[in-house]
Amino acid sequence: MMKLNFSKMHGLGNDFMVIDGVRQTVALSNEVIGQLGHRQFGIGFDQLLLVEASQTPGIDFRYRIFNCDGSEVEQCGNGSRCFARFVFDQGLTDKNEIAVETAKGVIYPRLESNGLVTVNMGAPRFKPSEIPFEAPNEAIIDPLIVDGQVYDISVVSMGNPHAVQVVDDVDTAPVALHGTLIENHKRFPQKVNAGFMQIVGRSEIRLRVFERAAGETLACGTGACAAVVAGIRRGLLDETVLVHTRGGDLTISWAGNDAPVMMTGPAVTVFEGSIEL
Ligand SMILES: N[C@@H](CCC[C@H](N)C(=O)O)C(=O)O
Repeated sequence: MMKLNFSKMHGLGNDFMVIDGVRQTVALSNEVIGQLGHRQFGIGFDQLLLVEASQTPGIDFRYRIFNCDGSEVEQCGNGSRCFARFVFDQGLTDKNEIAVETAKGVIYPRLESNGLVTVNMGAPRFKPSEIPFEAPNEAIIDPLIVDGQVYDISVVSMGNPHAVQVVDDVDTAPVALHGTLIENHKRFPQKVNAGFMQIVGRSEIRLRVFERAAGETLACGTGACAAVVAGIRRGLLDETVLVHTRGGDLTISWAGNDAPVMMTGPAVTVFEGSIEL
């Protein structure tokens, strides 16, 4: 038997089991993570976040992310704010700003004096091979056939893949039906997170995201970054945008091209616990 200490955290209702893999030996199979993620038979979470030591000079930690079905993924925006709050509150670092290695590059979270966390999420990527997405060329808008109809999507990688579309009203958008069809669309060989964005004004959107392997969550940080980047590239949004999700608000900024996407929002600890496995 192994006793594992963890924290339950959330960023705008996107919830996480966060585990210190620096001071504890953690050996969890994808199957066990899937069992822990179950809402009725397990602890229940959208993603499990694992904090590990980094072997790279100048980098403070390694950040690994697993969806609730146990699959490991490349990036999680709301999780990155919780990660920074966790390592500071648990005494794993005394730094307000840290460098964190992920499967797809380094991100830089910073604890703000007002309690929010700002993360430099790195530059977005658009090449079809970087999503990955089956398309002959990079484009700002790609037509995608879903349920027999053509929808205009923008594909963006924030480390993980996103397909964003503009809708008139997020409240009536077919998020569950089209979300699962887009997630599993054959043009996305590693599946995709499907974003539904309503433009409120040039600096304000409403957003719902049907997440790969997790279904619709109350908020998706990388989804918010991808939506704002897509909106800016389509000429619909200015550089800094307030993003309303069902779980609350994020502020996202992007200066274009190779500039990093900056995300600011809350990170909350709900409780600490331990489990025998
Ligand atoms: N909730 C996340 C994204 C988590 C990973 C995603 N489901 C994927 O499979 O890529 C966020 O806040 O970014």
